[in-house]
Amino acid sequence: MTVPAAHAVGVTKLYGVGEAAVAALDDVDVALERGRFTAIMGPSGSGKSTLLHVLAGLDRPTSGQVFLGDTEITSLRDKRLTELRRDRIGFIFQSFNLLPTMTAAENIVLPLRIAGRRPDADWVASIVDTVGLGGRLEHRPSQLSGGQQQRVAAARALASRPEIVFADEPTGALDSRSSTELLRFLRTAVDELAQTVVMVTHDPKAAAYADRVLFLADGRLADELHAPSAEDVLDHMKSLGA
Ligand SMILES: Nc1ncnc2c1ncn2[C@@H]1O[C@H](COP(=O)(O)OP(=O)(O)OP(=O)(O)O)[C@@H](O)[C@H]1O
Repeated sequence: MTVPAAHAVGVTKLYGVGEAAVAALDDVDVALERGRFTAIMGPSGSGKSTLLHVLAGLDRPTSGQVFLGDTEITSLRDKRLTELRRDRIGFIFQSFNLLPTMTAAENIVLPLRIAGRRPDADWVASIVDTVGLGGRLEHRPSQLSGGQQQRVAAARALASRPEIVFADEPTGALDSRSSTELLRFLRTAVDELAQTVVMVTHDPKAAAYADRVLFLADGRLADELHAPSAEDVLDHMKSLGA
């Protein structure tokens, strides 16, 4: 059996102590296969962001284990975890988090430069080509639309050819046309560039771009759908009381 890009075993995350404790995640087991696009959905407060953060090594579970490939990341010291995130994981956030003083091109390769790695020029060129930023690479973020800025952020997430890309509500701040462009890019990154993408979203239309949609309810994995339509996702959300 091939090793999943990431997996969680018996992961629980508690916030607070004693009677006031909230289980944001309650004994979750999940495996994220390589070369697939997975969406995580669920009602507000169901644990989506917590699951993404724990899988991505941005947050530690209270108990259970998280693996990136073969590496058990829950027991890593902070410094190693920071290096692992930098070297092996790509991130896309709702707010684009670009550096305003740098051009799009400089933003895209910045994490690689910080890591002291030389960008693979052919790979970066193929990403820039796929994301459709050709004429705007010398622009600064303030000279770009929100959709263009998020595509720069997506290109940055993929520039290091990460083992997995985690996207936390990447279309949350975008209009519907820009959302579609970003989602098409993520879909192409999976289909043509063999990338692995995991995305938290509230939007059934966004989730319908994924191969697999996981539904969380009260910190547990409630269900999943494979290659669903937006209507399927919406129906499922309603059945979960979202
Ligand atoms: N830092 C924190 N301290 C205390 N409780 C927290 C913290 N972060 C999350 N929680 C709680 O954990 C539960 C899950 O939160 P989480 O943000 O993962 O849900 P979500 O599904 O991403 O929600 P939303 O869709 O509203 O973003 C919620 O009950 C939330 O209030």
